[in-house]
Amino acid sequence: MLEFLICGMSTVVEPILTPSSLFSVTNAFFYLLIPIAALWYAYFRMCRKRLYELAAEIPGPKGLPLIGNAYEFMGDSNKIFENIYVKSFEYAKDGAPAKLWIGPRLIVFLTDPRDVEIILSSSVYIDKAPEYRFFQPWLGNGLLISTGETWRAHRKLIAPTFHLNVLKSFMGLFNTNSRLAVEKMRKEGTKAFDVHHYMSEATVEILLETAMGVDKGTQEASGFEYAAAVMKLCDILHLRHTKVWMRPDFLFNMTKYAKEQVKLLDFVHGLTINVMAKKKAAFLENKQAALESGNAGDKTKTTEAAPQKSEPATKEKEVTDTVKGLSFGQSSGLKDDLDVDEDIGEKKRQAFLDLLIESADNGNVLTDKEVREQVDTIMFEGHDTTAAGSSFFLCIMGVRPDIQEKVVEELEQIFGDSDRPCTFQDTLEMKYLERCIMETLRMYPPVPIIARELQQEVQLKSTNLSVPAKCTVIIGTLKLHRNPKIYPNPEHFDPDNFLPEKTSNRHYYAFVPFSAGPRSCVGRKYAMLKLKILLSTILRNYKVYSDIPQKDWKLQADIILKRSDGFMIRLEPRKMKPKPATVATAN
Ligand code: HEM
Repeated sequence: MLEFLICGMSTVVEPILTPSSLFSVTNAFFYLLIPIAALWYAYFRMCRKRLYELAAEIPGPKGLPLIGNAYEFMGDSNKIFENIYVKSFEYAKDGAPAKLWIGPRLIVFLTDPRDVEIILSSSVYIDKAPEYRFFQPWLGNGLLISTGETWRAHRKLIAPTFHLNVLKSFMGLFNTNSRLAVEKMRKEGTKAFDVHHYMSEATVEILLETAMGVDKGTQEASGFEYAAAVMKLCDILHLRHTKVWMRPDFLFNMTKYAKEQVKLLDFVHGLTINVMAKKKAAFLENKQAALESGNAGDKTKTTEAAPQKSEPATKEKEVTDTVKGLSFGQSSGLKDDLDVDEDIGEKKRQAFLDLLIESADNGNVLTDKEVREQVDTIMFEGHDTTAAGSSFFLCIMGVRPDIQEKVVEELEQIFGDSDRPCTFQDTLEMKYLERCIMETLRMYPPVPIIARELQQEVQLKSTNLSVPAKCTVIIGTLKLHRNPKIYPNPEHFDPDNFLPEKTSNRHYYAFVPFSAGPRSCVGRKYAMLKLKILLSTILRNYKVYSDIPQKDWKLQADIILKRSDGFMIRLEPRKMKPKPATVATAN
């Protein structure tokens, strides 16, 4: 720029461009730049005066100028986890709020259920934190990151596709795919292996066949390849969350990670585009056939969620029971859009992608791009979370044979030595297994943090502190779930934490693995049902062992909580005992 200036003006101003005058032009430039920068900084601080005042009251480690506490995020993902988790105990004792600075960004951690309730139950604080923008190239404006009217409209459309009546129609597919996972694991014999690989593959394939309604065999990429690409994408996003210099797009785009991200996105989007194309072709074919037969109304509907053959006819009463059963001990009176059990009518009782394709058919409700973004969102949220949850569960069973034995006793009471598929009614009887799943989600919540951006100041309930507008609020589920005031002996795995008498006396927002309130997880009932079928099928077939004690597990700070040392287990084929003559409960 300076050279251009010099060359361009050379004939006119030649006499003044001696080396010493050049020096003075440069000097003048910097003399101007420094005051401008200082003025801008003063203005920036002034605008954020209130933020700094309120932040000063919140406990937290002292940061360095410019980078704040970004240095805490150095090292590998396990080191980062240890840094943040251990530090959080120094500052956020027994649920007190704590703060961190990442560069100029203020991050406030909330772990008291009363404060968590203020944020999660609100229909005002629904904006996702700016950190979610790194998901944009992948998930676009999908349900996870969208906000405002777009989010509201899409949530209203999508939530009914995870209604219990739809989920019941997936029973056969849940069973078949769970048995397939059991068969695939057989090749490991009795040696130790990382079970997360199998859980990711199974959860991707189950999603493809249920929510997406396509045959997994028709996909070019395997479920495992898709899951592996998603994991690498998450690693890159996580780098951008934790390394302050990777945050600006122009710097990130100069790194090798940007190129890697483009390749991974091509692959991941390739699968979703392929799924959509197949589904759309089937929809159009049906529509054409319906038009030809002059009966468009009935035939344009794609796979309606009708109960499958393996499932005995369900009575109305069961539906009500299951709403309770799969709502993970939710206190009565607290309902969200997934608990609404009104007569939703035939039309709405469609699986996820069927409904979206139909909605996009005339372009009024959704565009094709929006459908793809929702498919990408469900494919990600629906598989990685349950893969982590089921892997943690199996590792726990491996280190706690006493608990595993009780789960198996319950399964023997339900199934005996029969290898019949699991019915919907069976899942209602798996009370102890359900408690073990919930205790796993307490100790190892697959989504360890939920982040929102506040548009207005919030007065907390647990203290007299306020959280300023324009900061990132983080609900630390992992820390909240291990608060000794709420869970005595929180590092001990105890399914009895979820006995009805315990849950009814606990603050509802003290257990939020699926978040809660208007932005709660839309797939939580799907997840609980799938986990019960997958995990019971595995335990009916194998004894699980794990050689690494729970206290030595290395957790990794990531978008989805995982073990950085892998989910190593060993299996031994199991013979179930015949069903006892009198049915007792395992509680
Ligand atoms: C154990 C399994 C699961 C856990 C622990 C879990 C947890 C969560 C959490 C904590 C959130 C809130 C995230 C946030 O606000 O940042 C969420 C949102 C979401 N989850 Fe799940 N999830 C699970 C399974 C599923 C499944 C199976 C699906 C779909 C099939 C799904 C779809 C979604 C979607 C679409 C959202 C965004 C909802 C919205 O913002 O309106 N999740 N999940």
